[in-house]
Amino acid sequence: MKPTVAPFPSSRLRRTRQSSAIRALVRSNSLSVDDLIWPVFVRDGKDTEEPVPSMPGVMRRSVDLIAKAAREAADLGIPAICLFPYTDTSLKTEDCAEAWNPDNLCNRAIRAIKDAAPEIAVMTDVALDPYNINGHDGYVVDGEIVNDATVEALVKMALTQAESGADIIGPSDMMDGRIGAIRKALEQDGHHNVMILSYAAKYASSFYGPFRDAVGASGALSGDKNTYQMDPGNSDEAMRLIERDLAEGADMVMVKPGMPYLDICRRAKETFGVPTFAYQVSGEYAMLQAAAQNGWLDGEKVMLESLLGFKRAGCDGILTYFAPEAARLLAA
Ligand SMILES: NCc1[nH]cc(CCC(=O)O)c1CC(=O)O
Repeated sequence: MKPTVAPFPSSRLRRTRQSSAIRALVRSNSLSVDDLIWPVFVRDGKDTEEPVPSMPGVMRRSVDLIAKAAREAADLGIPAICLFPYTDTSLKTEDCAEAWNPDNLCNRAIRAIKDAAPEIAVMTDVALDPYNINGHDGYVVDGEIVNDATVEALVKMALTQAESGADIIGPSDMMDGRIGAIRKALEQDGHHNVMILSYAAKYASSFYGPFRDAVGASGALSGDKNTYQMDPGNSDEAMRLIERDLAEGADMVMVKPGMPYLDICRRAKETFGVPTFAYQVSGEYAMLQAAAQNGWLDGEKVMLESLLGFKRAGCDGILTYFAPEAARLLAA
């Protein structure tokens, strides 16, 4: 669409910016609590929480406190919460068997949240990195991250999450064929309504650093994730990945990270028109918080502005560590 602009002074584009009421009237995009998914970190213990040093304001919480946090999030109107386990090193192995233990941290947290806050949707992460002795999302055989054997493990992992009550399965591993394999297994086991939000366009990004600290994977990770996560220079490839994941049965798709990849969000939404999400990742959160803590930026304002940017780029929602704070500000 080509904008029509009458010659000055017939057209004065400042007319529609003259007051807060008029600006509200003509505003095209807005942010609401309905747009938020809150990622949280789960640890073992009881009544225990500890701060994540590289993510000021973010906690690792024991299962009982995760349930309490989910209750608070539901009361704020946040529609979904996403679980990431901080797994004890003693449970990390080469075969990653803890990933499909029905009583692992993530699965216990799903059940506790379903008890405490049945109305909030629970999303899970499907990837082997929290359970892998070498920190990779897939099995490593002779230095190679092997695809097909990893997919079999991911299917087992996704099934125990669905059995524990997860509403949305979030494969973040970037293996080929995992969406189709997980969808088939979910259907076979009667989980017809379990949704898949595919991390379809996930880039090999340096913005994940603080997250890897938060889940205790930084020390374990050997090498990089460049043979499975996407090259940051590519855009057409993101469209192929999204199309492929939709064809395999994904209900919703994600672009990750968020702020440096808004062009991909816009292109994905325009190309496919499906529910599209962005993940404002740990490094994006950390940089905004760090600048705010130094007094260099107005923390609340840049938070809301950054989240609105995702809506303008075409996203239906955002995974953000700011979710509870944003929800409180939006309600005020
Ligand atoms: N499967 C791992 C996973 N799931 C979500 C994130 C990153 C989230 C963030 O940085 O906030 C990562 C990190 C990675 O791929 O190394």
